[in-house]
Amino acid sequence: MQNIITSQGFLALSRQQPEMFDHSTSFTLANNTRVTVHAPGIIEFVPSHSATKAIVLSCGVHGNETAPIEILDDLVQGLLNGNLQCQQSVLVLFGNLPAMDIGERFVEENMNRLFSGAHSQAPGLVNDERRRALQLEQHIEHFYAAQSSVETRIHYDLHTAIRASKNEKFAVYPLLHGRNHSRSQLAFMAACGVKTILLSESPTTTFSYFSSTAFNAHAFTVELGKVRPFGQNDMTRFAEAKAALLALVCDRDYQPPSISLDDLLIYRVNQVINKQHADFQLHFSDDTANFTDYKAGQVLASETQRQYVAQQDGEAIVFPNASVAIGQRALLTVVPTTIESLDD
Ligand SMILES: O=C(O)CCC(=O)N[C@@H](CCC(=O)O)C(=O)O
Ligand SMILES: [Zn+2]
Repeated sequence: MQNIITSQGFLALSRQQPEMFDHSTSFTLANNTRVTVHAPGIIEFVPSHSATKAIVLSCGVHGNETAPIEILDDLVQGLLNGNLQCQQSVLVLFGNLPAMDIGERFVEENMNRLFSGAHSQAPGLVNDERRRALQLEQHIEHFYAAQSSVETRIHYDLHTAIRASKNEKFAVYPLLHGRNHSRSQLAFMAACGVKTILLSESPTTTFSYFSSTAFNAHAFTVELGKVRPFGQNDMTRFAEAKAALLALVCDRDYQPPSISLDDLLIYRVNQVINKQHADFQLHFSDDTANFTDYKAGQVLASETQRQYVAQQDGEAIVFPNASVAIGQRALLTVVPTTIESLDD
């Protein structure tokens, strides 16, 4: 099994012959790393010595966000063939394999709205994305439980955005419910080239919010660039992020260069605008970039009997998408802010 996976590629086999991984299988590499393939697209690496970090790296929760998939595919292959050696425990999750195959965000349902139990909220409604969200949750739970002696739990859920962004790389910091924001995590984001941070102020059903809330993990949704088909990413734009992730996994004690908060652009989410009617429309063009800002009173979107306006000067748009399902988030607005409380 080890030889086939190493030669043919874990992600390629997961997509082409998922039945090969219907049952969990483990093996030990020449460098003593223990590898467990839990399921298609779900693989774990545990070093022989005790790790200080339990790191979950996920990608492809949206099947057409290919650059993070290519980054983690390379990382997994490097760990499997021994070119890289992990010093920390790592669980790598390739989220939505069928959506990757059709080059779409999802097949039936947006998986990144199905966590924290949302996968089971509509009784009777079962589909591949709901089953997979539950499976991903369960594997994270088992991984963190098995790595109970580590000091730090981490989950970076890697994405790319549908639109271009004025600030190309940015991360969503889920609501922490009173826990402090972490300076060392922000420094790690900066090392990845992610210097724009959005502070979410409400509970959500995203993957990063799940790990943050259920396991007190340092968790982020990380937007590394713009959606492009497999093979069409300019990987030089991801070099910093890839190098920082590799150092995090392969160094015994990776410390990102320290930062001043002045190096970062911090926004807080001001409005979460959910689509209520089929006629929801945005009042700016399809090529308007994320972080384009507006003056107070400017209409950003409208639908039956309702207009959504910028509430303050400088309010900027993020993730606009009029095609989402009714009830789902169609637009975020963000405003500049500062971080008051940092814990390290
Ligand atoms: O560009 C877009 O419109 C969407 C990019 C994307 O998938 N973003 C995530 C953000 C999740 C979060 O808010 O933490 C998503 O919409 O699921
Ligand atoms: Zn995404």
